[in-house]
Parts: sequence; structure tokens; C-alpha cells
Amino acid sequence: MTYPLLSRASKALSWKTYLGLCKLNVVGHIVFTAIIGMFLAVPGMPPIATVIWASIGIGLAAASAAALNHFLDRKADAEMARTQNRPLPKGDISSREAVVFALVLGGLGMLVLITFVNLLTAALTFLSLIGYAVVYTVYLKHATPQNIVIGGAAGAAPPVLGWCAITGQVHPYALLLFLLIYVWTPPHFWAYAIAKRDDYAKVNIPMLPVTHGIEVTQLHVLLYTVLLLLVSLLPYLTGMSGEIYLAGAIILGGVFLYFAWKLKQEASQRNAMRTFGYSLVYLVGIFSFLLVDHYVKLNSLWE
Ligand code: HEM
Ligand SMILES: CC(C)=CCC/C(C)=C/CC/C(C)=C/COP(=O)(O)OP(=O)(O)O
Repeated sequence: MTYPLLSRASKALSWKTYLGLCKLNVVGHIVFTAIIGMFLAVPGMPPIATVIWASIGIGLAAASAAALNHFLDRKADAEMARTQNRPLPKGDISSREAVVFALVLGGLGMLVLITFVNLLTAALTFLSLIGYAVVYTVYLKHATPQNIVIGGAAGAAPPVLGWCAITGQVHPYALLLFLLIYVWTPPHFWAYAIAKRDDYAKVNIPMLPVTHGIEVTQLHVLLYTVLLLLVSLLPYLTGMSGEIYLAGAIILGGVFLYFAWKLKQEASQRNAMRTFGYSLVYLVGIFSFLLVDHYVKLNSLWE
């Protein structure tokens, strides 16, 4: 009598397990920054079908990279409190199933980009996938405390991918968006790594707080946040964005600086996780300001 109920429960669980491999929150943010890149690439509205196909293709590729990262890191993940409840360490899914799933997602993503977007976007997305899933996860993460600085290039690529999806080209303005995420990544991650230092030390992953200590990392978070505030002025200084963006960049950057400064004063778990949490608010905020500014500027051109 209970069989149908049981089988339904296990089916729901298996979908959740597959989704658990995809780092949905991260992929959501990645697709968001890619979409803003698409909207900034042209005056007026970009072709909506391309926006949809490119978002699907980039999202599938990023989810594939995330699933491969889960597979490749499964042993270290089983040892760390922060990751031991992931699907592979918990035994909810086999390594083989996870790899097949990742390859299917990656293959579908590439197919969508090649068929409905353009070859350059597909090639750059593939490079980002390999950059994160292989170069960062297999090599950099275990080799150097600069792992996330070098590997950050993969995470910073999405707005360039979005821009390229619409225009077929990599415009210098798209590279400014790349630079923004690239410089944002160290304070985003090192704040988190301060809070999770002991976990990383336990599995010998050479994150900055493990290799150089908390104080050096606090200073790095602060210095990169200052650099981020300076880099965030470039869209205004180069004429890409206007005053609305500038105001947003200064306010959002000022608040980031406040969090980084508090973290520099005291490296408590609370300060570290608040700085990490704010980094996500900052990212969404600054890209939203870029978009709003773009359309306000366009509208004022028609007046
Ligand atoms: C190499 C570059 C990056 C590194 C090393 C990194 C590292 C991390 C780590 C370790 C976490 C915590 C994961 C967890 O709690 O399970 C995290 C969370 C997060 N990261 Fe990053 N990140 C990078 C780039 C990015 C980029 C480019 C984005 C977005 C465009 C992003 C968005 C997020 C989000 C949304 C979360 C919260 C995840 C959640 O709570 O589920 N990250 N990141
Ligand atoms: C467009 C495209 C294909 C982009 C791929 C880029 C991508 C998925 C970046 C994700 C960045 C990220 C969550 C890094 C953390 O990895 P980690 O291994 O240090 O974190 P973990 O230990 O929590 O798994």
C-alpha cells in the first residue's frame, strides 16, 4: 500500500540531489551578470530570443562546471563541516551519476550556444567551464593561495559572455565588467575563508588564511575592497555609464569598505560572514545600477 508514496518520495529526492550539484545560487548570480552584459551591449532592447538562449546555455555550462567541481572535490568535501552534507559525500548519488549529469549539462549548454547564439560565445563559455572545473578545482585550488585570484577569471567571464552573445564581439566595456567581478572575487571569497579557515586547514587546502594567517587575509580583503571601489569608477570615467551609476558605485563601495574595515578591526565569524554576505548584495546592486543607468541614459537621449 505504501509503495506508490515511497517511490514518489525517492523521485523527488533524486531531483533535489541533482539540483544540489548545481550550486543554483551561484549559477543564478552568474546568469544575472551575463544578462546585464547582454542588455548593456546594445542601445535599446537586445533580441529577446538570444537573451533567453544565451542565459540557458551559460546557465547550463556553469551548472555543469559546478557539478564537476563537486565530483572532483568529493574527498576534501567529505572532511569539511561546510561541505560534508553535499550529495556526493553524503552518498546520495554515485560519482558516475554525477559525472554523467555534469557532461550532459555541459553538452546541452554548448549545443544551445552553438546552435542559437554564436560560436565565439560557445568557445569562451567552454574556456570558462574548463577554467573553473579543471584549472581552478584540480590544480590552482590545491597549489597556491593565489588560487582564487587566478581562478577568478572564470567567474568574472559571464558579463563578457553575455555581451558577446548579443554582438559577437568582446568590447572593451565588456572587459570593464569582467574587471569589476575579477577584483570583487578576493574580498568575496577571503572574507568567507577567514570564517572557514579551520575547515580548509584540516584538508590542507592552501587558502590565504591557512598559509599566511588571518591578519594578512584581513589586510588583503581591505586592500582589494579599496581597489574594487577605484575600479568601479571606471565605467563612469570611460563614459560607459553616467551619474546614476556613479552614485550607486560610491554608496555600495563605501558600505563594502565599512564591512571590510570592521573585519580588519576584528576577524570574528560574524564580521567575516557579514562581509561575505554583503559581497553578494554589492554584486547584485552594482550590476543593477549599471542597467538602470544604461536605460535612463538612453531615454534622456530621446528627449
Ligand atoms: C573563483 C572565484 C570564486 C570563488 C573561489 C568563490 C567561492 C565561494 C565559496 C567558497 C562560497 C561558499 C559556498 C558555500 O557556502 O557552499 C561562495 C558562495 C557564493 N558565491 Fe562565490 N566564489 C567565486 C566566484 C563567484 C562568482 C563569480 C559569483 C557570482 C557571479 C559567486 C556567487 C556566489 C554566491 C551567490 C554564493 C552563495 C552560495 C549559497 O549561499 O548557496 N561567486 N563562493
Ligand atoms: C560560465 C561558466 C561556465 C562559469 C563557471 C564559473 C563558476 C561556476 C564559478 C563558480 C565560482 C565558485 C562557486 C567557486 C567556488 O569554488 P570552490 O571549489 O572554492 O568552492 P566550494 O569549496 O564551496 O565547492
